Amino acid sequence: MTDEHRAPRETRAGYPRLVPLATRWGDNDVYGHVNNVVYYAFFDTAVNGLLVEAGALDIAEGAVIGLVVETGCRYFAPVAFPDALTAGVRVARLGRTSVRYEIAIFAAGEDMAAAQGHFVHVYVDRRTRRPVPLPERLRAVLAGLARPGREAP
Ligand SMILES: CC(C)(COP(=O)(O)OP(=O)(O)OC[C@H]1O[C@@H](n2cnc3c(N)ncnc32)[C@H](O)[C@@H]1OP(=O)(O)O)[C@@H](O)C(=O)NCCC(=O)NCCSC(=O)c1cc(O)c2ccccc2c1O
Repeated sequence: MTDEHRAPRETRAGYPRLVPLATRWGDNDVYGHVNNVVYYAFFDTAVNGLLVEAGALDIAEGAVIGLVVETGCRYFAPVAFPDALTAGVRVARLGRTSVRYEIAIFAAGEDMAAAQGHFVHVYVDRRTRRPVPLPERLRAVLAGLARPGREAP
C-alpha cells in the first residue's frame, strides 16, 4: 500500500483520554518485544477500563454487552516489558447500536504513536445477543470522547 493510503502516525494531542497501561513479562515474545496480538488486549483494557470507571459499563451484570465486529492495528515502533505505556482513546463514530474506537499506544516519553488501531463494538442484549440501541449513560460518556477539536461523533 502506498503512503497516501495510510493514516498519518498520530501524536498524544489527537486523543481526549490518555490511559496508563502496564506491560507484563509475558507480553514479550521470542523476539523480545510485545507481540502483535497483545495490542488488541491493550485496546480492550484501555477502552473497557475507562467505561467501567465512568459507570457506563457493567461487565458482570449489565443488560447489554459490547461485541467486537471489526478490529485493526498498524505498528510503527516496538515496545517491550518493562515499558510503561499510555493508550490514547477516542471515539470516531457513534452509531445507533455501534461505536468505533480509535486507540494509539505510546511509549514512555514519546509523543509519536508506537502503534495505532481501531475496533468497533456493537452493543447487544446480553441474553439474545442481538443489537440494541446504545444505553443513554454510555452514549453520553462516548460523546465526550471525540478527537480534540472535533464535534461530538
Ligand atoms: C454483533 C452481532 C450480533 C451484530 O449482528 P449483525 O452483524 O447482524 O448487526 P447489524 O448488521 O444489524 O449491524 C449492527 C451495527 O453494527 C454495525 N457494524 C456491523 N459490522 C460492522 C463493521 N464490520 N464495521 C463497522 N460497523 C459494523 C452496523 O453498521 C450497525 O451499526 P449502527 O450503529 O448503525 O446500528 C454479530 O455481528 C456477531 O455476533 N458477531 C460476532 C461478535 C464476536 O464474536 N466478536 C468477538 C468476541 S467479542 C469480544 O472480543 C469482546 C471484547 C470486549 O472488549 C468486551 C468487553 C466487555 C464485554 C464483552 C467483550 C467482548 O465479548
